[in-house]
Amino acid sequence: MSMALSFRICSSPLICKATLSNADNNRNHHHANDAAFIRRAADLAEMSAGLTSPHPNFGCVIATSSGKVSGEGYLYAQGTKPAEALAVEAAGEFCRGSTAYLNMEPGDCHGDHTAVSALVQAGVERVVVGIRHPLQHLRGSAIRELRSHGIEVNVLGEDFESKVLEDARKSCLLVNAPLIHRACSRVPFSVLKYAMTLDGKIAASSGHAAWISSKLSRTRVFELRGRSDAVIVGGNTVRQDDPRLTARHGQGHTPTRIVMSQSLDLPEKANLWDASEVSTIVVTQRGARKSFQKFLASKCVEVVEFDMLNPREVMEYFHLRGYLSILWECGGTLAASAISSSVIHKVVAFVAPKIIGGRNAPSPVGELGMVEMTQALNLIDVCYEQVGPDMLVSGFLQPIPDLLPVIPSEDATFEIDPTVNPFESSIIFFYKTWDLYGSFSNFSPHPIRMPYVGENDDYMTWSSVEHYYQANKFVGVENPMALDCVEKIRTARSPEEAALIGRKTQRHKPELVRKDWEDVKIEVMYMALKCKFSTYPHLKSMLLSTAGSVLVEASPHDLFWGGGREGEGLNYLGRLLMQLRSEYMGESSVSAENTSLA
Ligand SMILES: NC(=O)C1=CN([C@@H]2O[C@H](COP(=O)(O)OP(=O)(O)OC[C@H]3O[C@@H](n4cnc5c(N)ncnc54)[C@H](OP(=O)(O)O)[C@@H]3O)[C@@H](O)[C@H]2O)C=CC1
Ligand SMILES: Nc1c(N[C@@H]2O[C@H](COP(=O)(O)O)[C@@H](O)[C@H]2O)[nH]c(=O)[nH]c1=O
Repeated sequence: MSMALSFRICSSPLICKATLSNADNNRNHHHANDAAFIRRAADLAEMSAGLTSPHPNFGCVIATSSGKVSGEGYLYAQGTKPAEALAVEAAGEFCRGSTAYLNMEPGDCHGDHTAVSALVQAGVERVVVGIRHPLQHLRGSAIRELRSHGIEVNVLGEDFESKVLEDARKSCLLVNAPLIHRACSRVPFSVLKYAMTLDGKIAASSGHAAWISSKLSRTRVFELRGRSDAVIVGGNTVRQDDPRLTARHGQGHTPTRIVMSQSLDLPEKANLWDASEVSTIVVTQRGARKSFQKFLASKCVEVVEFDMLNPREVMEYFHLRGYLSILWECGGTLAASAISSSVIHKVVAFVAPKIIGGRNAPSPVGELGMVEMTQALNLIDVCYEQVGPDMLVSGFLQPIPDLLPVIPSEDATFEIDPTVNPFESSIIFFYKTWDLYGSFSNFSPHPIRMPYVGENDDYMTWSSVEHYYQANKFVGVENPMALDCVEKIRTARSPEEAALIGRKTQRHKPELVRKDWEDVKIEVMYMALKCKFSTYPHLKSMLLSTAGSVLVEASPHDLFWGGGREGEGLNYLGRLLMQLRSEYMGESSVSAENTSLA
């Protein structure tokens, strides 16, 4: 069940301002202040949209008791300092007795408590939270911890309500809509974007479409791409437009490009096959044009086959791969199919003051099978904005789920069913870094200092276990290209990038892979894991806390390191972690024995 994000109107009857008591006036004043600061926290969080994925967007404002802002901060990118720590640093001594405003409850998925500790140690007196963390395993823990330190914590919509606060809470839901969707559904948050003429065409009847919207509007599209994990088009748009689908506004990240094509009847020469800067994934029907699949692979374009190629299956697949937000830039054929499959959540339409006409000129949404206007889909929370000469109309086809009633807090879950303990399980699955036990993933942002295997003196920092593991595939090979590859992996901006370089090079240039790789890879991984868990004591404690449980890396694709979709994988990563855990447990029992003997 989800609830439309319509504003809740205060149930009290109209009260003449003159009759408000002092207490009412005071409360209204506080609410207005709280609302303004929470909105500011949401605005700050918004500043890094697209950069923090897969982590949420966090903003924090510290205000003194007289209502002055003394410090602000936002999570700049995944793995950087939390917003709360930055705001506390900026506010300095003004933190004591202040109120901290957070658009969202901090999520402590790596067990290091940095955000909460920063607020506690700085002497913050009160914390106002826009929304609780949407992920069940993180929901409520930071709030509980803050309260346990005697800090007053108010959550909008739970502790107090008013129109102005509801408005502020809504801005917090909007800024992290993709993560909220992740918490509630099995598909990523999807935005359908198109540019159309005033007479409702997305191209001339010839198919020519460059350009309908103005340059300013197209720059806005680059920004939209920069906030998305992937941009998707249909085969026809590739054939017709030869798009690049890159974010070219000079900042932010560049999304993966996805092409949906049943026939794979696609041109050999296309901008999307240049995967040197951004990767492209083609999703297709199982068995389609094998020769073309080979050709794409030679261009480093990944091909994923589906038994049933339809938008829902494709979105469920990308959800599993960790994608949070998708921008659909397809034509009307695929757009209609996506809307019919209920995978589109928001529509962003640029309307240009131009008329092109043409009976056969395509329109933004193809056949939906509706026959009466009463069947039309109504957008909610519609916004209108002029962008240069164009009008930008956006709105939601499906409301952002309101987590208040949908996902009970952990406390509430216990109240409903005291026998339910979400943390009790004999199998612990981990996969994505933001999930519970996500720190067990090789992609977790925990740098390690390790030498190349076989060379003991040359220690260097690797941004993650994945960086180290992938680089080791090419270590010791006497070929300058192998050395170059190691360096590229070592300096890759993210574990995902490191994995991409490592896997692609292994596939396309097998001569660069060290001869003993298959024999040593488990040892390489074990050494890296040992280094990671020994470097970070809270990770070691987290690993020890899983004693008695089977650890499984829930990767649906990796059948060697992961457990596979239905347990068919060998789960070597889970096994190595369990081995490490028993090694640590052995150590602690030996040291306990020694202490008792002493
Ligand atoms: N102004 C704008 O904002 C935009 C304009 N355009 C214009 O639109 C025109 C292309 O529109 P259109 O033909 O609708 O192109 P689409 O981008 O919708 O591509 C349709 C193709 O998508 C593939 N597809 C795969 N699975 C499905 C599915 N389940 N349902 C539907 N399609 C699927 C098929 O490719 P295959 O045939 O390979 O199997 C199908 O032919 C061009 O003229 C282009 O310039 C396009 C995008 C945006
Ligand atoms: N024609 C049209 C759009 N078309 C979309 O943009 C894609 C081209 O992107 P790129 O190659 O990166 O510039 C194209 O394939 C289609 O998806 N978009 C707009 O904002 N306005 C326009 O007028």
